Amino acid sequence: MTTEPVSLTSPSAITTPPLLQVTNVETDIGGSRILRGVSLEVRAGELVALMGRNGVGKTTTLRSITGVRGIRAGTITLDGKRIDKLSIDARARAGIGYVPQGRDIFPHLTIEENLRVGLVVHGRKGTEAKDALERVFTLFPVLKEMLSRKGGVLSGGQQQQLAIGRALLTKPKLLILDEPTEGIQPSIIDLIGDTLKKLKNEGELSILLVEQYVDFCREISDRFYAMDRGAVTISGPISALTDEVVKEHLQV
Ligand SMILES: Nc1ncnc2c1ncn2[C@@H]1O[C@H](COP(=O)(O)OP(=O)(O)OP(=O)(O)O)[C@@H](O)[C@H]1O
Repeated sequence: MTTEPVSLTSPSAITTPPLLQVTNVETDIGGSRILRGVSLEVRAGELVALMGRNGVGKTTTLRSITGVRGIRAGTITLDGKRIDKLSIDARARAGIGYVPQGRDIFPHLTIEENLRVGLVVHGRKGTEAKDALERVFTLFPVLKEMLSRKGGVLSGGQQQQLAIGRALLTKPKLLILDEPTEGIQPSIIDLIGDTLKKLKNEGELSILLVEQYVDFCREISDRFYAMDRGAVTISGPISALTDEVVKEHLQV
């Protein structure tokens, strides 16, 4: 039996068309149905948190959007165009930037080399590449200070800044992050939260993040979705993420 997800948003509040629209997506892993009809959207200029207990399908949802996992049913559109049959690279070129859980930094490449991987997506060179790099260094000065340091020797917080910087260099319209605060010290969590808010407020970027740290989501998000057993069970403006909702939908 499927139950209708609870929406705490009144339809009249929705004005801008969605940048990302995920509709009834089903994804299997090794013969098991992991996503059972996930629907969610991110509108232009929004920062949306996807929440839920361990193992409910949050990472699988992100991987289905980025193309790391193929879907068996449903549709995914970016800017109104279907992307669910495109390769990972084509989705990146279409405007999806991805910072996976665990960050996926190349440990044997330097910070500079790791960042240059991000520039390759659009073949950015010369002044354009230099300006884009300078912009990342303004957001995360530690990356400039440590340019020749190998990715593998960086702290978790430095790696997270590098992974976000690299994703920004792919010129995303939608930045997708999987648990950006995981294993990171509080001062760097604050820096990452402030940076995401700043990027969103500059108006060129929308953000979808999976996150278990409720206060971080309350601090930076506009809206939330909570999943359970492969589907969205409740969604609404972040102000509706009350302690009661957290207790019922997110706490173990
Ligand atoms: N490679 C895999 N092989 C088999 N099962 C998998 C694989 N990846 C995920 N799963 C299963 O799919 C389900 C959803 O996993 P997913 O990682 O999407 O959840 P999640 O909500 O992101 O959880 P977490 O917060 O623990 O990362 C889990 O039951 C998990 O065991």
